[in-house]
Amino acid sequence: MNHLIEARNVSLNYGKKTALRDVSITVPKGRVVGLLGHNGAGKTSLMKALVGLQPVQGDLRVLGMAPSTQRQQLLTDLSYIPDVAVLPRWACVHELITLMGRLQPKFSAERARALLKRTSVQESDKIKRLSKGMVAQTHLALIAAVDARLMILDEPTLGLDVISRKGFYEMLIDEWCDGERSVLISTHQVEEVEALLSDVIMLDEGRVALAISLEDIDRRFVALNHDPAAAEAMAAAHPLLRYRDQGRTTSLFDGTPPEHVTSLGERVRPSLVDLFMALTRNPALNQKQA
Ligand SMILES: Nc1ncnc2c1ncn2[C@@H]1O[C@H](COP(=O)(O)OP(=O)(O)OP(=O)(O)O)[C@@H](O)[C@H]1O
Repeated sequence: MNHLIEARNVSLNYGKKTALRDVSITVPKGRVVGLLGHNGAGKTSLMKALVGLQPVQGDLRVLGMAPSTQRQQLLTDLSYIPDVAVLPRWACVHELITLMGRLQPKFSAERARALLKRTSVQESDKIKRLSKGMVAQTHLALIAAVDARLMILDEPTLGLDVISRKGFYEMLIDEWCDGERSVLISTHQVEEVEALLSDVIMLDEGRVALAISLEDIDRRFVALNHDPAAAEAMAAAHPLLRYRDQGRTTSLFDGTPPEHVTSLGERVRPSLVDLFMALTRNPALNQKQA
């Protein structure tokens, strides 16, 4: 098996509503993959399909297995945090450690305790008395204590403040990512996760708008920062997007523009946010324009 996730022409419908259309992606081992998309783009649907909670059309393999028919087997090697808080509010942290030990053969209670030491959560704490950030860290400590190969996180830091989000991602990267395991994270906080990611998948209305490594972004996309005087020549070369950046304009191209255009600007690194804006449609804006 070459890839931890392999999807070929995967589509998912809820009745007449199409949530995923012909999605083809691969995730090799040792990657930190961001799944980006506007509200309703299909991120949760894709993650549910990957963990076998939604049947799909097309060819989908996760850790070499078919998620919908081999779910139990798959879940011994795959960890998943869904987009809704699911830790039981009545339980104490140490009860959850015991429970996880019974449910998940690859769970290490010792490791969970070590991970919790990174946080301010005590084993005697009841979930209902923890802040949202502490619940998220507890959840991650429990999940990261499973010796799995793939972790799927659906908006894991939703509702957390910036310090809690930072703590969450630090624990994930320091304690779980080891160059062999991969993690797929959906988020709207594009700027914040950019430095963590090795790859990005952008969904737009159920379709893959871009699936690329961060290194390949630099190779493929060219952003030129230029004076207003160069605007006309830039526009004639059909950039994907033009945006204002520190008082100047940047034109973003898919591929290298012609030499006479390249020489009019200074090459800068396009941010993920810029690419995201260029390649995905914002439903709110579309409605306004319609
Ligand atoms: N159970 C469902 N029944 C019918 N339609 C659904 C269901 N779940 C999701 N959808 C629709 O499928 C599309 C994709 O939804 P999904 O939740 O996967 O998007 P998302 O990218 O995770 O959005 P968000 O960022 O808002 O969480 C949306 O149009 C949504 O309305």
